[in-house]
Parts: sequence; structure tokens; C-alpha cells
Amino acid sequence: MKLGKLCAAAGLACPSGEDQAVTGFAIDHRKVAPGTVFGAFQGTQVNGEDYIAPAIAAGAIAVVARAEAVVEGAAHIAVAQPRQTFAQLAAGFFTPVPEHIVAVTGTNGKTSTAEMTRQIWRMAGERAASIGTLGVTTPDESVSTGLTTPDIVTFLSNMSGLAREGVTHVAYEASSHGLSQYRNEGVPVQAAAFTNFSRDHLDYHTDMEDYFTAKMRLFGEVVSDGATAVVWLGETDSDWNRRAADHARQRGLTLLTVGEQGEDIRLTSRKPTQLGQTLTVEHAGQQRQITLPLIGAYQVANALTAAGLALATGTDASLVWDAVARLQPVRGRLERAVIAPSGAPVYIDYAHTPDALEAAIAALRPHVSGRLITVFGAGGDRDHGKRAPMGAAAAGASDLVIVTDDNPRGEDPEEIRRQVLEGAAGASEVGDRRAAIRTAIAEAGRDDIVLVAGKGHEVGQIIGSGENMQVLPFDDVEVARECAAAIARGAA
Ligand SMILES: CC(=O)N[C@H]1[C@@H](OP(=O)(O)OP(=O)(O)OC[C@H]2O[C@@H](n3ccc(=O)[nH]c3=O)[C@H](O)[C@@H]2O)O[C@H](CO)[C@@H](O)[C@@H]1O[C@H](C)C(=O)N[C@@H](C)C(=O)N[C@H](CCC(=O)O)C(=O)O
Ligand SMILES: Nc1ncnc2c1ncn2[C@@H]1O[C@H](COP(=O)(O)OP(=O)(O)OP(=O)(O)O)[C@@H](O)[C@H]1O
Ligand SMILES: N[C@H](CCC[C@H](N)C(=O)O)C(=O)O
Ligand SMILES: [Mg+2]
Repeated sequence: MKLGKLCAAAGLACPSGEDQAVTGFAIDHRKVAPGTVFGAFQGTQVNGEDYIAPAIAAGAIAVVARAEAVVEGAAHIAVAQPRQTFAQLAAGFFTPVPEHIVAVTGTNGKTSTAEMTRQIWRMAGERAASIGTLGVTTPDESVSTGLTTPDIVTFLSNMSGLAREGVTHVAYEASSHGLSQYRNEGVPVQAAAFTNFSRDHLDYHTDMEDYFTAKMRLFGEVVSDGATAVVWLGETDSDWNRRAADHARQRGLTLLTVGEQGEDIRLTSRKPTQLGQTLTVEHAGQQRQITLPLIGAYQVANALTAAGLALATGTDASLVWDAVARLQPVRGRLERAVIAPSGAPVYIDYAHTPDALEAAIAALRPHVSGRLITVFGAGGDRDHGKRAPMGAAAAGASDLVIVTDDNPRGEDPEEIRRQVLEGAAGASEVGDRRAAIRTAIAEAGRDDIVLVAGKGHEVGQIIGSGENMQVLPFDDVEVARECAAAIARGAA
């Protein structure tokens, strides 16, 4: 494809080299091959503009960068917002893309909602995929990308790769980092959902308003004109969710509200049963009773939001509601790893914010007659301010709390635990995560439940950063099973 044609498709004037053939796109100079368009971005660690000369030496034919950047020997596509322009240009190259694309944002519930949307489509007979924290999940396989929102080149090449494999429906997870760095756009988005909003990532965003503004780019700029915005409006009023709905209205999107206070999919009752919950839902003038085979109010929110997304892409309503009743658990989200020798079930959950810990504990509470024992920690090199509130959320709602390590990265694990413990009155501390899980399982009696939170589907403990970073194999589900087996054998 010619550079001039790609520029024209993105509505840009091509400064030079119109007839040159573009062979690919890269944002890292080490991935540049002859014929590549290079995006030079100012990052959090380094300035990509410093790599323009080596990128050109490696064969870049055009560079998207600020006007101030020095570009010699290649076309300089000079713009104020290089990340956005690069995404628009690359979108013309990575085609075609699946016909039905939806996105999910919010502090918690993005992965679950995207994955459930994929499941609903699949059960309705569509070839569907999802892109998010769990990686790229297609009808045939699941491949990890390492980030929730991959970089823009990986994102767009995945989209066009999926279309070539015959995938017609994709749900992707739009993290606030991804949205503010223009890592997930350039494709027509037919519908987008907003799940909820609470504290996270204030190491990256200056405050909650800044974090919210990043998320609202989804409704404001990323979705197509005339798209549908699916907004969760739960039992307890959230100003953030109301504001998200207002943003959607202001943009002229079709608003589909879901939840106890939702108008389009209204949840009128929810009764926990032993293996799931019975829901009464009103949609399109009909009342339906649905048996959701998952526990936890939070999974109801995600399942109904996913139903809203599927409906917005034209999936038949009766197929959608039948599928909701057959949803499979999402890996690492209230996943029951094992039943301890005492009879206590051990659940693994990805809760890593104060709000998520509260939601996960509330999900298990109706199922405990004894004590709820929570094991968790907070990630290193991430928002410090959420640590004490996480401690408070866990201590406030559990009967016993063990604070442990969760990806200390470049920080001193003891100091992270200390910050968590500041909010967790009465909690105990066991730094080694395996020992903490073993202690909790050994302590649990027949009527108790153990919740191990923070890592969910993750399979490694990240220790150190930069060149000293190590990922030690660690899977909460496996470790819980091993500890339960060791306790059963009477091993110390
Ligand atoms: C803070 C953050 O979001 N960083 C991400 C961001 O990096 P950045 O733009 O700041 O990049 P940088 O390292 O400063 O480099 C600047 C530019 O120079 C380029 N470069 C750099 C070095 C070099 O030798 N040559 C070169 O060309 C880089 O490719 C980059 O374009 O863009 C990179 C490429 O897309 C990401 O890999 C990187 O993720 C880092 C590893 C990360 O840990 N991100 C986490 C915080 C994250 O993004 N998490 C979110 C949300 C989590 C959630 O679900 O809640 C996610 O979406 O995964
Ligand atoms: N709708 C919800 N409301 C509140 N908490 C939730 C909700 N959905 C999920 N959670 C909690 O958040 C955790 C993470 O869920 P999930 O992975 O779906 O969210 P996410 O938004 O993708 O997270 P991340 O930002 O890390 O990618 C769950 O394990 C659960 O504890
Ligand atoms: N996507 C989230 C994952 C956090 C999971 C937790 N295990 C941690 O390492 O903090 C983040 O990067 O903040
Ligand atoms: Mg996620």
C-alpha cells in the first residue's frame, strides 16, 4: 500500500514519499524493517523521538512525530497528537477488521464483561473473539499479549488477523492507560460499555477526574457516530455512572442502561441459590426469569452488561437470554480452586482495588456460615494510595485477613505490606504468598471460606524491575490445590 493513499485515507497531507510502499508500522525502533512507518512517542520512561534516527537507518520511510522532532531522510508527518494520528494511519493498513466490534471500560469488570460478551455471541452461533487481560481469545485458542490493552500495532494487527480467520464479532477491553495512549482505536466500534468507576491507577492519572476523563474518551471519541453506549446503573447510585450516561447522550449515542436502575435491561430481583442466582429481568416489555450459573452480584452486573452489548450488535434477544443462563465462569474471577480437607472451599479472585475486594467478599458472604478468611496483597510500582483502602475493605468485611505479597516488582515487599496493613486493623502478615495461602487453608474450618485475591488468572509473581525483573511461576489455583493436598497428607 502506498504512503500517499494511507495519508489520504486518514485525512492527512503527505509531506513527501507519496509513492513509497508501506510494509508495516512500528512504535519501537527495534521493530522497524524497510518500508515501515515509525511512530515516535514521548513515553513515561523514554522519549521515542530519540530513536527516530536509528528507525530511519533501519528503513523507516515515514515518521509520525511532533513538529519539534527532528526527522531527516524520511517523510515527517508532523502532528500535535502523534499517537492518535499514528493509530488513524495504521488503521488504513490493517484491514479488513471484524464487522461487529464492541469495547468495555470501567475500573473493574472489563475482562469479565468482554469475555461474557464473547461467550454470548459464540452460543448464539457467531464466530467471536475477545481481546483483554486474558489475551486474545478466539474460537480456537487463547494467546496472552502481556497487557490488558496491547500496543496499537499489536491491537490493529490482531483485529485484521481475526477478520482473516473469519471472526465477525470482537469485544475488547479498553483500559484507561490504553485510552489515554490511543492504544485501542482506529476501528469502527459499534457499541461500548461502562461498568463502574472507583479508585485505581492514581500513580498514572493525576486524580479521579483525570482518570475519568481518560475513560470517557471511549464514548467521546473512540466509538463510531451513532454507536450504542451500554451503561450499568446499579442499586446504589453512582454519580460516575450517571455522568458516563450524560457523556453518551451529549455525543448523541444510543443509550442502553442496565441494572436495578436501568431503563432498557432492568434487574428487578436477584436471589442467590447454592450454585448461582435467580434473576428477574425486564427487557423490551417482557419479564424473564434467568438462572445465572455464577455467584456474586458483581457477575450479574457484568453478565447483564454483556447482554446489552450483544443486543446492541443485533444478536437476537432470545438467543442472548438463553446464553446468559449458560455462561461459564471467567478464569480467576471467583474461581473455586479446591475444597480444603476441612471442607472449606477456597476461591481465587482478581480483586486488586478496594471496590473489587468489597465486591468479591460480598459475593462470597451469603455462602459462609462460619468465617470468611481473606488472603491478599497489593502490587508494587502501582498506585500506593489504594493500599490502605484495600486493607480497610478486606478487614472491614472479612473475619480474618492475611496480608501477603502480590507482584512487588521494583519495591520493597515489606514496605508494600506495611502500607496495606495501615488500613487493615487486626490483620496478620505472611509475606511469602504460598505460606500465606497454606496458613489460611490450614486455619479454615468446615464452615469457613477462603478467598485468595489479587492474582486471579496470573501465573507469575513479578519480583524486581527493569533488567532485574524476574517472573517466578506462581498460580494461586495450583498453589491452593498443592497446599490443600499437603495439609491432607499431614505435611508441614
Ligand atoms: C505506563 C504505561 O502504560 N506504559 C506503556 C506505554 O509505554 P510508554 O509510551 O510510556 O513507553 P516508553 O517505554 O516510555 O517509550 C516511549 C516510546 O519509545 C519507544 N522506544 C523505547 C525504547 C527503545 O529502545 N526504542 C523505542 O522505540 C517505545 O516503543 C515507546 O513508543 O506503552 C508501551 C507500548 O504500548 C507499553 O508497553 C507500556 O506498558 C508498560 C510496560 C506497563 O506496565 N503498562 C501497564 C501500567 C498498563 O498499561 N496497564 C494497563 C491497565 C491495567 C488494567 O487493566 O487495569 C493495560 O492496558 O495493560
Ligand atoms: N462489576 C463489578 N463491580 C465490582 N467489582 C467487580 C466487578 N466485576 C469484577 N469485579 C472485581 O474486579 C476483579 C477484576 O475483574 P475483571 O478482571 O473483570 O476486571 P478488569 O476491569 O478487567 O480489571 P483490570 O483493570 O485489571 O483489567 C474481579 O475479580 C472482582 O473482584
Ligand atoms: N492490570 C492491573 C493488574 C493488577 C494485578 C495485581 N496482581 C498487581 O500486580 O497489582 C494493573 O496492572 O494494575
Ligand atoms: Mg482486565
